[in-house]
Amino acid sequence: MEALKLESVMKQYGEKTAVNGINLTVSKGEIYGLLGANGAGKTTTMRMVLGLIYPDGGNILYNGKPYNSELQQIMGYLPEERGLYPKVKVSDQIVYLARLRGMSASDADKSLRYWLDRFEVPDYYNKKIEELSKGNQQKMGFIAAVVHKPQILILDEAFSGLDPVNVELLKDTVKELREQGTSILFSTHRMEHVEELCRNITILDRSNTVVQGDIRTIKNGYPREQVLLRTENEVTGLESITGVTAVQRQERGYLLSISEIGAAQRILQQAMAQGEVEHFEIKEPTLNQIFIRAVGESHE
Ligand SMILES: Nc1ncnc2c1ncn2[C@@H]1O[C@H](COP(=O)(O)OP(=O)(O)OP(=O)(O)O)[C@@H](O)[C@H]1O
Repeated sequence: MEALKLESVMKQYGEKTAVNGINLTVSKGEIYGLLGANGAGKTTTMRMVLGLIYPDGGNILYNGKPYNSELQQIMGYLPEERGLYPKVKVSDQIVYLARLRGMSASDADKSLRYWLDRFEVPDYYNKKIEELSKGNQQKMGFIAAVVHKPQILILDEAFSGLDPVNVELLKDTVKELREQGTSILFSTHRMEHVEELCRNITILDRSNTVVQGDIRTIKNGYPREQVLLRTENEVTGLESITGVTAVQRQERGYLLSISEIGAAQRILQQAMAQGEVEHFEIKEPTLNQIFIRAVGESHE
């Protein structure tokens, strides 16, 4: 089922096109990665989905229907910049936001307490936002986005400013929400988070879609250009194998760049002729490499 569908959505700021005809579909219970260089149009896209700004063209459909103000109750948003008031108590602020989104005061309070316990910070209930560290403010922003149990959740750089333990905690939470059927539009510059969480992605560059689809298929469309060879012994002559363009010595072996896939077998043969090979792998491109290549190429 399509929880969220964008069809040729456009946004102009004067002469400047911020989003140029984006199409994408987020299914129920899916985390969808919206990626792009700075200024590519991610936040603008998210703000249009939230109904905070209006598209200049195209359609946005929520469970198959166009926007109406009641949708605010089923949407949650963690903005990139902190959205909470520094001087207001966590409980007052988050309960208020949940009530705006249609929850009763007692349900809102119960939900807030659940999340504070979940994040092991029940004592933040009575704290002002400004009394918390940057990372903990981010966690309170996350709670504000999910307290009312939204069906559609928009996360803009949700893990920024968090230490590795808290990143894991929030990642697990996001996965749980997906399992419960929440549809999540997820923006980040951290490609390893995308690899772990998302099945489908769109990469934007200067308002245009430059890569789109499921990560597996996207990766299969790129050539495999690196070979990892683990061996205890020295292997000579790797540089002169046809198709090998670079050889990097590593702690326990070599990382080789190749210009054609046939070079991989020649590397393996060469290594095995000289000793034992512990591990041999033709590496698929990382999302980071794909991102850099896609965004880089579209700048040329
Ligand atoms: N209110 C506005 N008025 C004029 N131009 C704007 C406005 N908001 C965004 N833009 C422009 O639209 C383009 C897209 O911006 P947007 O904030 O959506 O990018 P982004 O992909 O979220 O970037 P980042 O990764 O840096 O957060 C940028 O060129 C930006 O300068």
